[in-house]
Amino acid sequence: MTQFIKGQWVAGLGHDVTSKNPANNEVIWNSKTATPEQVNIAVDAARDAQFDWFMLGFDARLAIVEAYRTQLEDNKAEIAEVIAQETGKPQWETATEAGAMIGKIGLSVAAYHKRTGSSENDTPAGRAVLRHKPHGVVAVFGPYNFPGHLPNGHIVPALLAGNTVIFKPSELTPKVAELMLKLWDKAGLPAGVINLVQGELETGKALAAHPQIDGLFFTGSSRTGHILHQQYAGEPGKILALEMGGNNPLIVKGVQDTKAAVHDIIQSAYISSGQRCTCARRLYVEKGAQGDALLEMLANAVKQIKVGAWNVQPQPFMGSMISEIAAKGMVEAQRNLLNLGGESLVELTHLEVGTGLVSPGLIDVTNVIELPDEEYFGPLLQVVRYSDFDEAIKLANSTRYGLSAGILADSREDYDYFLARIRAGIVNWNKQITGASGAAPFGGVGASGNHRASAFYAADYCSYPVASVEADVVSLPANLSPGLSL
Ligand SMILES: NC(=O)C1=CN([C@@H]2O[C@H](COP(=O)(O)OP(=O)(O)OC[C@H]3O[C@@H](n4cnc5c(N)ncnc54)[C@H](O)[C@@H]3O)[C@@H](O)[C@H]2O)C=CC1
Ligand SMILES: O=C(O)CCC(=O)N[C@@H](CCC(=O)O)C(=O)O
Repeated sequence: MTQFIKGQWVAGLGHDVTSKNPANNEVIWNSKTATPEQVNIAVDAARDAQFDWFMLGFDARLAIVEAYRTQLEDNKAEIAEVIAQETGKPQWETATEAGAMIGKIGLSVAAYHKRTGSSENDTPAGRAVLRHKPHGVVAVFGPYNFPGHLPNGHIVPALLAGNTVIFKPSELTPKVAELMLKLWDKAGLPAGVINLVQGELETGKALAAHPQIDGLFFTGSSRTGHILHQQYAGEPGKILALEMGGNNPLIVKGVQDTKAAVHDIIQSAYISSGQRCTCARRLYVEKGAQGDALLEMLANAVKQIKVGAWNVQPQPFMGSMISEIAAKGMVEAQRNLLNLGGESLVELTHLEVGTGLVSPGLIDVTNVIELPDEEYFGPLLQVVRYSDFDEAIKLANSTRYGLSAGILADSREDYDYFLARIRAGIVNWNKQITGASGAAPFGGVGASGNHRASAFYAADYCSYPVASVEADVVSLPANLSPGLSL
């Protein structure tokens, strides 16, 4: 029983699917997908439940969301373990993901009030009241890299605002989604308020195309996000929030502490085995002796990064990638860059057949004439040597994406110059470019998003404003408009 529809666990009626631990290929979950007919039932259930959920009022909804937080706290170790098993991420990292899921509740409550609260003002024309209302029934699509935290970042604010939800997780992480729904169920959410449909493309397409959906909140690849954007063309009444990938640049300029710079580069490029949308993909290093020294130290440090299964001790820095297919994709990406004229500084290798384990790679692509503007979603950092700062910024901006960007530079002036010119939704100075705060908006420009930033601003796309002018009784104005007599 792996679909959660109308408050009941039911079996999928589609085809068989499995989820495997990518570090050893062991099957950890199997089931059948939800059919389009089951998606219809889930959407109907969400529709039936929506008005009553909204009418419960914020405080009653909050009480249930807080009960969910208690469930998350009580089951934190299990959540971290299941995420680790299913994604291959090391336990230290999945513990932080479970922690972020818990932290999301308080942040979403604060954001609800700050971004979408209500207000009243007396004006000569009457009492001006601002309120926010939920869109209605929304679909949430999640990615595999943060299978708990990122869908949670749509679901919690959506429910707080009074929407009901149909959640379609990544087909690579169904077990995490199932656990999340069990916790919502235990928290006492009324039937139909959240529904889970598991499956692949067929399930996703049926949900995204459903005419009874009022909105779709998506975190995933730019390719899928673009398909959804086209699908929603001509549907201005539906809210579409797209959080997509990036091809993120990091510039190094005039840094005294080379070791600290190397640390920030590694945390930016290789955390989560490079499977974060915010990861640095392109590193710009000044030509000359200082740049040479930095690259030498970086290459040595990259070679020493510990890679291993999620549960080995001592814990590795990098776990497995999500699948063997993803690992082979990174080997292929590296081969393409080498064919285009790249020079390997540290080779990325597939460590074990049948698994997603790869070693981190570093490649100098300075001599590649046309660097593909692709998001290689794994631990492969491309290095470009530059001669002057303007050139570095121009190259950094040579992307259709615009998610995150950073500069490591001891000069505030350099940072200000960079900040004014770089085009990205997250711009950091002397800090890694991964690990964004949920207390800030999170989203990118260009092919990285559609200007519906998530995290603290998720509240914005979960409701619409209703402006009212109100008076307690009908009354004549002091002065009638010219030409009127009553
Ligand atoms: N900007 C952001 O906040 C973040 C973006 N990402 C991006 O996500 C990607 C990795 O996640 P993936 O799971 O591979 O993304 P994906 O795009 O393959 O899948 C995301 C979701 O969309 C569904 N889906 C795929 N094709 C569909 C279609 N045609 N119609 C309807 N649903 C469809 C999938 O089943 C899954 O639930 C990377 O590109 C990464 O940069 C990941 C995390 C955060
Ligand atoms: O949504 C939030 O609370 C903040 C966004 C966030 O956690 N971002 C992470 C993960 C992004 C990704 O999936 O790649 C980050 O910035 O590293």
